[in-house]
Amino acid sequence: MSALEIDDVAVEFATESGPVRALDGASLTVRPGSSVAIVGESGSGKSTLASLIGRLQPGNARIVRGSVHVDGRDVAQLDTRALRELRRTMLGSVPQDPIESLDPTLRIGRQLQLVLRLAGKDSGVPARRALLEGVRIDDPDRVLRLHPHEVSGGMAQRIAIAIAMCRSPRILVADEPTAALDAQVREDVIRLMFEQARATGTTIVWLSHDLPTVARWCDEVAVMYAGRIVEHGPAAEVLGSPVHPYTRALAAADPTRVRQGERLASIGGGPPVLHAEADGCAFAPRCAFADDACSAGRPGPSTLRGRVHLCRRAEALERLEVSS
Ligand SMILES: Nc1ncnc2c1ncn2[C@@H]1O[C@H](COP(=O)(O)OP(=O)(O)OP(=O)(O)O)[C@@H](O)[C@H]1O
Repeated sequence: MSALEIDDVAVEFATESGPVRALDGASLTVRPGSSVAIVGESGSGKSTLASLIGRLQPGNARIVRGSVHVDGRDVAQLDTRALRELRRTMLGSVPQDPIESLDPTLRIGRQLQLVLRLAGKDSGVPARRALLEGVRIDDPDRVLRLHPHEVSGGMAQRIAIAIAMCRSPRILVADEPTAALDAQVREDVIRLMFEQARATGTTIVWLSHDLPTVARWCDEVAVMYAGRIVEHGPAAEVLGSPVHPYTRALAAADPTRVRQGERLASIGGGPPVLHAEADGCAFAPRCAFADDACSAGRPGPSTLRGRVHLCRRAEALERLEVSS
């Protein structure tokens, strides 16, 4: 059974200027214990997709069609109690800004006590200390006494990982958790997150703009554009040798213009904001390889070189490359 199965989901946000279609038929399957990064320019729908995993989408979102299954359970069908149980026992999250996510009025030790108690675990001082040692904090007794504003960004991220992993969640959703950290601290935090997840068999869903790090750490990458996953497959292969023209453009921007940890530069123009289902390939207006048919019909999923993609011209492009 898949850890996560997102099937043809369309989501619209109600706004004053009409509906914004953040997801336009997004599909993604994630194997238990694997790690998948979701990448794509700002506004491509990554956060909206991730929010569906715990049915945490904003109040103005409407699921137009499709389904989301976590560990075989249809999230839309869960009653309030079952949903709370799913969030408490199955899901963990590492936020973008961990300091903001901690209670500023409580010492770290007290917050860990509450988290351990909520998880039904021993919440005494040795258990709190062990939680911090587990994320390689060398002086846990000092850190337990600090308030959130007294810890560094890297330290706060380690604490956030400790909190998220304390219940050994089946799925850890990490929303660009290391963007604000410097290179060495970022690498340490990522290593820690992956080591902890490996030890507990936790599936990682990681929203990122950092392609080199994704290629190094993740099993798979799902590339989003205009609310759809346009290419999904093994991370190093997809980013090293892309099939979809959008992934090609992202990856081409990568070594020269995108340094590790930096946000992706957009590629000539910007991604569209959809208000209804896209008629054809949403990338066609920016695509150097598109022909008239690309804008006319919605591309369906195809498989090429071990990945699923949404480009009707992908095979022709490969043939062109071989013959040139
Ligand atoms: N609550 C909301 N109300 C209205 N529109 C929204 C809301 N949340 C997101 N959107 C719109 O939905 C689209 C997808 O946004 P989303 O935040 O999912 O993209 P993203 O890829 O996560 O972007 P980023 O990398 O900047 O976080 C965008 O056009 C965004 O403006």
